[in-house]
Amino acid sequence: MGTWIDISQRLDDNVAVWPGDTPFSYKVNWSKEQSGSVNVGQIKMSIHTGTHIDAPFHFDDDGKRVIDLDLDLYMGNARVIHLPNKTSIGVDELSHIDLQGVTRLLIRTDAWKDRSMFPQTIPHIQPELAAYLSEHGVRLIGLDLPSVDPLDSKELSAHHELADHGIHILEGLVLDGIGPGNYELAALPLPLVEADGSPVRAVLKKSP
Ligand SMILES: Nc1ccccc1C(=O)C[C@H](N)C(=O)O
Ligand SMILES: [Zn+2]
Ligand SMILES: [Zn+2]
Repeated sequence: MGTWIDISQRLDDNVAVWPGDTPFSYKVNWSKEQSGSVNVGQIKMSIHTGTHIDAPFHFDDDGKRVIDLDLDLYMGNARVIHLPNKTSIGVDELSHIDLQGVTRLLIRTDAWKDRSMFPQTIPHIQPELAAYLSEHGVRLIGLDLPSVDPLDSKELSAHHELADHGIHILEGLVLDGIGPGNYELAALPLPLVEADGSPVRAVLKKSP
């Protein structure tokens, strides 16, 4: 036991929220005393808080909703790579890495140091990387960052290019202390029918 490593952000009042977005809250909405039998909780949060996946509908009005996403994307073999101290991540930054057989690529940047505060700047994904990754068979990209685009981006070019190349997005991972290598990943979205994304509990297990 204990072989699965939690790579998810904890969800409580301290979780960092995109500036201006819905604060996270959990409360017991119907107490045991009131109901006579049980505590019944309620959560209120932005879908883009903590560890979550983006559905294409997040950035494309005609894009897929969460319920339409293939679950295989979010379970199976994953490669963790380290790319610290970068201002952006493109083909040059990945050229030394053999992506043979990698369908799920998780990038540890270590750029989001204090996770209780929303970062000021992040290394972004260069949109051109999408074509390169898809040529190598990558279908899911995951990052220890709140976005794949610069935080002030309105165009969201990396989000769009990734989606156009069939690559799905997992954001807000906690990859502190995770060594580079091959793992099994599970990060399943909730069966939200209309949603633009979903919180996930992301876990890794080292592959033999
Ligand atoms: N929550 C927001 C509120 C306003 C503007 C952007 C966001 C985002 O979440 C974008 C981010 N690239 C994301 O996919 O999670
Ligand atoms: Zn998001
Ligand atoms: Zn996003």
